[in-house]
Amino acid sequence: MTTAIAITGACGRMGKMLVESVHTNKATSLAGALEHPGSNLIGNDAGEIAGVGRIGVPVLGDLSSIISRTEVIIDFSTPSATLANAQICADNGTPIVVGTTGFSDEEKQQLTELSSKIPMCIAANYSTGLNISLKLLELAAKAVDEDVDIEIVEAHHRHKVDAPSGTALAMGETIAKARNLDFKEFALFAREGITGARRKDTIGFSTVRGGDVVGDHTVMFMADGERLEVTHKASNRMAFAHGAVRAATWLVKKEPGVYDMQDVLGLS
Ligand SMILES: NC(=O)C1=CN([C@@H]2O[C@H](COP(=O)(O)OP(=O)(O)OC[C@H]3O[C@@H](n4cnc5c(N)ncnc54)[C@H](OP(=O)(O)O)[C@@H]3O)[C@@H](O)[C@H]2O)C=CC1
Ligand SMILES: O=C(O)C1=N[C@H](C(=O)O)C[C@H](O)C1
Repeated sequence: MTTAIAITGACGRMGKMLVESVHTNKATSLAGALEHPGSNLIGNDAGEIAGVGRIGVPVLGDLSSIISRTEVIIDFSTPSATLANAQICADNGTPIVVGTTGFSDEEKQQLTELSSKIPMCIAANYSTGLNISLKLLELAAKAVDEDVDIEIVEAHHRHKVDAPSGTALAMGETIAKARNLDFKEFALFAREGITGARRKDTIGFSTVRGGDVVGDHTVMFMADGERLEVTHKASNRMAFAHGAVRAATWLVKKEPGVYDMQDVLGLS
């Protein structure tokens, strides 16, 4: 038996990778491919759009029309689309894997409220390497000197619409938690002009956007006399897609609640 997965945002950069990953994985089958109802790609074959040839799955504009034959949804789209799709999943008891980033605090709250009805996996980054790096960051954040300076630098392609990346924020939150700091108080997202000397315990963020960079993240722990850097570089979106599909097959057996990729990988 294969796990029947539907992909929302199926014609996007990640959606195409997810269609390919689900289609080529022997343990999964593509139950549906969704775009927003106004998309001019509705009716096209999802496999042809993903570049894997005709697979007989048309791109549709209404998730409700295929949800009854779907065991789990994978959604990498936009915050408002993900929230609407998660509501449909909650109404139908269908688990959802969320890859979308850029949610406001209020949107995050609305999303997690729906998890009382369905299993939901939410992660800013589904790659295995990045999730291992979160464990390394936790270790480093606890072990380095109290007065170390911590900076996070991320780079992404020119089309990315949210900043800092969800992954950079997750890295900062992991570090703040390990050092018993309030992330909202100590995160510093911009510097310009006469900023004054660096404030102790700040976690600084720098954002680079350009070209076709898939996703680079570096965390620097800077002390007097030495610097530790933890870097992850994604060179192909398939690293995220395979991780999300793995999360989907894991999630279908779970109770309602919020999970993340650390849970899927047994790292939590
Ligand atoms: N967690 C992770 O591992 C990763 C997360 N991401 C995140 O995933 C998200 C998508 O990234 P990416 O693929 O690059 O972005 P794209 O813009 O390429 O893809 C988003 C897709 O969603 C579609 N869409 C918009 N509204 C709806 C809707 N209501 N229903 C269905 N589809 C809709 C868009 O259509 P249209 O273009 O016509 O509006 C588009 O095809 C981002 O938030 C990104 O940060 C990305 C990579 C990895
Ligand atoms: O938009 C992207 O491309 C990516 N988004 C995610 C994020 O915001 O962290 C993950 C990955 O870095 C690629």
